[in-house]
Amino acid sequence: MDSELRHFIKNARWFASKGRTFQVTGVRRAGTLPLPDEGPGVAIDLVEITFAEGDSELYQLPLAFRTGPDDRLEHALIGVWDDPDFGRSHVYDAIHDREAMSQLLASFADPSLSPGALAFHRLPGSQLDTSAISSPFTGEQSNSSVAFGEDSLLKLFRKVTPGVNPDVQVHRVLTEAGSEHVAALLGWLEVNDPDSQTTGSVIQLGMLQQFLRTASDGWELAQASVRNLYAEADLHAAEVGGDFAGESERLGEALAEVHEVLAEKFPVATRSPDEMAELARSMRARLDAAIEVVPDLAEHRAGLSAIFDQVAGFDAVAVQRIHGDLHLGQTLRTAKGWKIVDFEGEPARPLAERVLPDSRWRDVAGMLRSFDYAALAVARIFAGSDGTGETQRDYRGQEWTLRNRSAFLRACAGRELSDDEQLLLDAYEADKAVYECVYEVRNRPSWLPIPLAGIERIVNR
Ligand SMILES: Nc1ncnc2c1ncn2[C@@H]1O[C@H](COP(=O)(O)OP(=O)(O)O)[C@@H](O)[C@H]1O
Ligand SMILES: O=P(O)(O)O[C@H]1O[C@H](CO)[C@@H](O[C@H]2O[C@H](CO)[C@@H](O)[C@H](O)[C@H]2O)[C@H](O)[C@H]1O
Repeated sequence: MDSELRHFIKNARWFASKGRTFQVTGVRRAGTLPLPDEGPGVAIDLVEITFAEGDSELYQLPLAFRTGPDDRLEHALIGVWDDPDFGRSHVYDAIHDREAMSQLLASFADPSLSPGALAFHRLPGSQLDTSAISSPFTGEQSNSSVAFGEDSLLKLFRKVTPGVNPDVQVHRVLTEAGSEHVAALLGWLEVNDPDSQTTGSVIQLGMLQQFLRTASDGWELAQASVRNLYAEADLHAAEVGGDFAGESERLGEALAEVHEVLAEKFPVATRSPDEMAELARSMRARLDAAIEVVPDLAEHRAGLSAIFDQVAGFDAVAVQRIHGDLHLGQTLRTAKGWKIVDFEGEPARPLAERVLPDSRWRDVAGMLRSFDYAALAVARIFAGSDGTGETQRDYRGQEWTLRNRSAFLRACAGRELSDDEQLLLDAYEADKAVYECVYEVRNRPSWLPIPLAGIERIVNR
């Protein structure tokens, strides 16, 4: 069983530590769902893996146990083994098994159906259609999301950590505050860590939220706008039909509103000069670690360090709960306006760090980087296809980026930035671009030139 689990985890899109050697060192059962009259047995297992270097990670595996093979689920088979609860079984990744997912939805609809270790919670006021058919999302995801019909979406966290999950926590607070800019939280699933001696050591496993079925992904919309611009030979970004600046402005307003609510509902603080010096140190440390992974960054070490050093002496910088990993792919445009998703913070950071108060400028910087990415990602496609007119496209791409960055920044700041604010924003942007270099090398090496070009621009500003 361990070798099947190891193979499955190693090849999963959501496996956070790709390329590292590990063994399965523990499997603990978080809980089972009540056995139905028909359909598979369902359990949630927590699999501990330990790396050659000695550190470990914990992954959630929702499993469906069937007495024989099911052809429709061939792509989701993890292995065949003897299970203590279900006997000899064909074991499948449950997110692909409609009957298994339907059992999970039924438990959300009526938490009293599952009196075992798995605790299903619902926020008041929502109805669930338990006959809704599940469809798993595909694509680049850190977790696994499954839509139920047209109404709800279940996100099961894959790499889990004891304690409150920031995505559940922030969605709950924003939903209860009536924010228009998130998909409403409907419920969540948690378990008392079966391995913990401490009662109350909870692990949050998933969240059920409103499914924004007709929404368009902000990253796709921005790229479509850039494609339109490139298709019009002689027009400026402001003149083409697909101009995005109005959307960027509305996105800035949405972020400002979300930040306001987060500042009301979570603790706020002010960073002292010593804490700012610590921030500058941590940015330099992240750069040094990144140079080990991305040697191309070394030539910008001095330029980037100079930017980080500037924030060391700042006084009284306001910090609060923020999104932590904001980019266009975390935004959805609905008929009623922009929604922001995925409040888990940067997946590579330890959980304890991700929930600490930070400056709003970190989120703003993330989005500014994303405008740069959109223009350069589309330019890559053109450059690969014909190689002509690259200079002109580069110029116009930068024009698009500047126009949308300014529209977004104006709207979310609501005023001109002071010189110090601009320096702080530059430092956060540089820090994000350093993070992106490592992210790209690990996940999409051919995209590395995008954050590297961003860094070149930031240090030469
Ligand atoms: N409530 C929702 N309704 C519709 N689509 C959503 C919703 N929340 C997220 N998505 C889509 O699912 C994708 C993955 O969601 P995200 O929360 O970023 O998951 P992950 O943590 O796995 O990266 C997003 O890019 C977005 O397009
Ligand atoms: O969405 P995640 O929480 O998994 O975020 C990670 O993956 C993102 C890519 O999917 C990555 O974002 C980078 O690429 C985006 C385009 O694909 C771009 O819009 C972002 O600006 C850029 O940072 C993100 O950094 C990473 O944490």
